Amino acid sequence: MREQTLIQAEKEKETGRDVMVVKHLFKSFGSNKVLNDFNLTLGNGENLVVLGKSGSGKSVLIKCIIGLLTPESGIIEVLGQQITDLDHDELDKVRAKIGFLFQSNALYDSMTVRQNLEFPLRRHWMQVTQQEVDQLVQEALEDVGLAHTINMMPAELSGGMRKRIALARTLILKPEIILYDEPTTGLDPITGKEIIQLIMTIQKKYRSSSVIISHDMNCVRLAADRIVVLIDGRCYAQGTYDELKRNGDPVIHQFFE
Ligand SMILES: Nc1ncnc2c1ncn2[C@@H]1O[C@H](COP(=O)(O)OP(=O)(O)OP(=O)(O)O)[C@@H](O)[C@H]1O
Repeated sequence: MREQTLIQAEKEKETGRDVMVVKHLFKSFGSNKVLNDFNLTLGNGENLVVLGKSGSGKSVLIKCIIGLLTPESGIIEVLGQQITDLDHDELDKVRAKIGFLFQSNALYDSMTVRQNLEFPLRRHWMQVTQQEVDQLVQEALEDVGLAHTINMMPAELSGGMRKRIALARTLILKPEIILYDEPTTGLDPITGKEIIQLIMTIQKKYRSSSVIISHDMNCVRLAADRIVVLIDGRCYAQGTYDELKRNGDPVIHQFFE
């Protein structure tokens, strides 16, 4: 099962095709049209930042991508599968290939670091042995430089360390796509920069693709291969950091002030 996933990932890396395509996405709550013909593509190995003001619909977009919200219409294709067509079990399989780093980290406070990391493995990889679990936990913790915290509780860790543990838990299933929800929110600028650098290093190691939602321009500058600007529910503009920074449109410019 895991081998099949890895083979499929390798093939997609070779062909260089988009790993995610969002087309004509509409999602509203009553009269509030949050996503209004939104389009996006994520290339293989690409770091795509979705930039938008607070309340612009970034979290709604992510929730539609992982199937937590159902759009009114539109296409969301992830790793070649149209996710709105999938039943519960099929969706669960696709979700196992998508890592999600929550803004709040979503660590279980009553579990040790080790138990937090074991949790997704036991849920998604039923056949995994204890020896494999131990190895994977060790590797994920080493990836984020926190192997020594394995028996600690989340409450004993700093904000930056909790973010790293949450990242390790996201990585442990070797996701092909990682969605980051405001990864630097709540961190001081130095720790935020360290987290972004860590994300970039890990991204290279696992050759995953990522969507990062953020309005922290330091994070955007460091992480983005390409930026999509979400305004009024649509992709208002896209380009590299430098291209958008040079853009004369005052609506775009306000993000760079
Ligand atoms: N479950 C819901 N029911 C009703 N309205 C919702 C729901 N979820 C989101 N919204 C509305 O959708 C809009 C976009 O919200 P969203 O959380 O996606 O914004 P955001 O861009 O992620 O903001 P922030 O940067 O502050 O996290 C808001 O107007 C919000 O009130």
